Amino acid sequence: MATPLLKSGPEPASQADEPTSPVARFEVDAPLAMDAGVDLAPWQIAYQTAGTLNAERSNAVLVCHALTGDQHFANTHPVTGKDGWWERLIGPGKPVDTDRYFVICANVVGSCMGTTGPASINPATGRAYGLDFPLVTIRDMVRGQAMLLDRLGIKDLFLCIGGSMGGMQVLQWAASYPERVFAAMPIATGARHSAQNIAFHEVGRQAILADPNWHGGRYLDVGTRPAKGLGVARMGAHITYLSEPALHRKFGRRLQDRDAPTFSFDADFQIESYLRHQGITFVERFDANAYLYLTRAMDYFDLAADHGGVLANAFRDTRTRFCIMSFTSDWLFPTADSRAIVHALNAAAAPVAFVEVESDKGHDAFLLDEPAMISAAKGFIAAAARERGL
Ligand SMILES: CC(=O)SCCNC(=O)CCNC(=O)[C@H](O)C(C)(C)COP(=O)(O)OP(=O)(O)OC[C@H]1O[C@@H](n2cnc3c(N)ncnc32)[C@H](O)[C@@H]1OP(=O)(O)O
Ligand SMILES: N[C@@H](CCO)C(=O)O
Repeated sequence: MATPLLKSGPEPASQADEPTSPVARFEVDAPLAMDAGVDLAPWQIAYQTAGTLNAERSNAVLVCHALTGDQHFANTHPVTGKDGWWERLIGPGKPVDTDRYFVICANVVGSCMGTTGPASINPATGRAYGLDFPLVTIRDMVRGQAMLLDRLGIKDLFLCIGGSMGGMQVLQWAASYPERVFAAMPIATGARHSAQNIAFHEVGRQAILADPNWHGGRYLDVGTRPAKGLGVARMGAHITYLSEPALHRKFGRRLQDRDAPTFSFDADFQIESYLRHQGITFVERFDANAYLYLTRAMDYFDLAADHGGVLANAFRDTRTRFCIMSFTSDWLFPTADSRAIVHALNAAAAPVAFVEVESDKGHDAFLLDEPAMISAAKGFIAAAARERGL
């Protein structure tokens, strides 16, 4: 028997006739104690749910989104009009089956889709926080999600799942709240951000900081936006989400709408036109300061460093069963990063499966149609559900 769920914010009339409920948000009563030493208050968290919580409250799934993702995992995005970003994996009859599980996804703290972040109003000044917002960590994001689950009356999760920065949150969940995670599936991620990844983030941030419209982070006060800087940051980052074979397959050296080069700096090549498009469309949906903060949160993530330099120590108390997944062409979070997590889990005597998916799609393969990812996720989740008696 399903029980209705207590929610604040705009509520669906009935979850039964809504495959995915509208976004809800709640103003959290308690401050968010952040690693930067700041108690963030007031603050709010925006989230989306799908499915129904069972009477035992044992079928909750937390989906953790990636760097520029949000809570719109299974519904049309309000800004882009695109399908939910994980509809391939989540929905009725899908591996994360919304006919069986109650699925929650919350916009992370520091982002810009309804949860408090640098574009939110600072009550102390009446203006957007800008750079007065405290630095955010992956652990802060997870702490905020735990407060949301407390509010929803969910003591423990059946499954915690996410890719990239979402995978970092999954690992942090297992480390911070071992008793609250039954099964975990971190995908295309690492237990720490590599020097190369920090380097790419730094280039993107410098593009934003160098944009005269950034105004020291106060662009909202003066009614401008550092669109050029943010667009360039996304163009550079987007290359890291793909792979050389995928770029060759999709674009090769083909020219864009012309038969010969123009001998100018116009977008002669399809790949240039494509990247410009990715930069422009990103700016329409994302806040530049939020991009600075969230890339920094990923840079600071180092689970071993938080546990005496030994990654296995992060999982010593775990009762969670894990499925770690990587993609062969992911050069941002290569398989070696996943293997290091598997080895740490082995050392911590944790049950762990390891799946390396053959794919030429690069890091963002986890967002795309990868049948081997879908079937492995389906199998792992079904086995965990059996163990859980779901
Ligand atoms: C996990 C989360 O939380 S979600 C994360 C946030 N979301 C994202 O990062 C999604 C954005 N990323 C993408 O779209 C990535 O490109 C991918 C890799 C995931 C998508 O891959 P694909 O589905 O293969 O799409 P593809 O990379 O070909 O891009 C398609 C877009 O490029 C455009 N495009 C393709 N070729 C060209 C070209 N030559 N010139 C200009 N534009 C082009 C298409 O028109 C399409 O535009 P639209 O997205 O505005 O409709
Ligand atoms: N492309 C995804 C994953 C990046 O890690 C995003 O922008 O969030």
